[in-house]
Amino acid sequence: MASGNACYVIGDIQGCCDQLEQLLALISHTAPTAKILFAGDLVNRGPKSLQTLRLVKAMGARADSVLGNHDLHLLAVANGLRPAHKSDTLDEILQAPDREELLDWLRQRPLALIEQGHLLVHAGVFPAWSIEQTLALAHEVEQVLRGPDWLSLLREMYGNTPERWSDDLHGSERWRGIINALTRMRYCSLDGAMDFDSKDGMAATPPGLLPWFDIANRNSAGQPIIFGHWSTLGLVLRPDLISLDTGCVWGGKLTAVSLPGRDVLQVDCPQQQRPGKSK
Ligand SMILES: Nc1ncnc2c1ncn2[C@@H]1O[C@H](COP(=O)(O)OP(=O)(O)OP(=O)(O)OP(=O)(O)OC[C@H]2O[C@@H](n3cnc4c(N)ncnc43)[C@H](O)[C@@H]2O)[C@@H](O)[C@H]1O
Repeated sequence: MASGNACYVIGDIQGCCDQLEQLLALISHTAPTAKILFAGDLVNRGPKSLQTLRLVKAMGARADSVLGNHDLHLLAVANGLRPAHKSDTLDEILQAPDREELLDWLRQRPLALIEQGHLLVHAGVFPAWSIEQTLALAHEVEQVLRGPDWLSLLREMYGNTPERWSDDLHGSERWRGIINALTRMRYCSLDGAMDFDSKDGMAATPPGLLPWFDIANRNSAGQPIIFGHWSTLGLVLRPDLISLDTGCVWGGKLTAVSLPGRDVLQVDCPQQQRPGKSK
């Protein structure tokens, strides 16, 4: 039986609802009342995004998810602000009778949260940011997403600039910098500029770049951060870092890690997308 504050954090599902159900069944065996947190990218590229959204939303107060880049992309596509990509598998959601409830629920999700001393974000934390600043900046964007300017934010969030953080950024540049760090970043230049071209794992780190979490003097260093997004990085368990995207949609695994114990539960996933064919 789970203790009162048992929690499992689950990596990127991307519409692989059957594997999510299998993983939740495994969790129920050992911790039937555990809180469930998701590292974002609930939807897209996999076969059952609609069922995934319905399932996670129906978990109510027992569960929460941070927003991932694919979740934000769904909100933009659903509002006619962006065309769908060839590889998107969002149509079922867009045509669902309950789409507005589901999208509204998704739009209210946080971009960062703290659980048992761990910061949870979808992708990363700008090297210049402390944990406190990360939460405050995530909250700035969450407030916009929940307020009257949310469509402007979604319209203007696409693009790779600014590469570097400055506290002086304002307006859509500021929103984009925050969103890109929290939901898309993998590598940074040694002086802390985000790179969006490199998606391979650490064995193929390009010259002049480092994973964001290995940048020297990172202001959040030493405080545990959990993230997904980086499927080619795979499962990383370090005292200060838990990386949870184990490539479910690419034929890898769906992973859950418990807090505070860090027990790992995994489910094998059939391949839904072929690497390199993602646009
Ligand atoms: N502000 C913003 N600006 C721009 N876009 C925004 C945005 N906000 C939201 N978006 C949206 O974000 C979405 C994704 O953009 P993309 O640019 O298409 O996504 P990605 O980096 O491939 O990210 P993904 O999240 O799928 O990462 P993963 O590690 O699984 O996969 C990464 C790569 O690893 C490869 N890969 C996976 N498994 C592999 C394996 N086993 N072997 C080799 N390669 C593998 C795959 O081919 C894949 O390309 C788009 O819909 C875009 O519109």
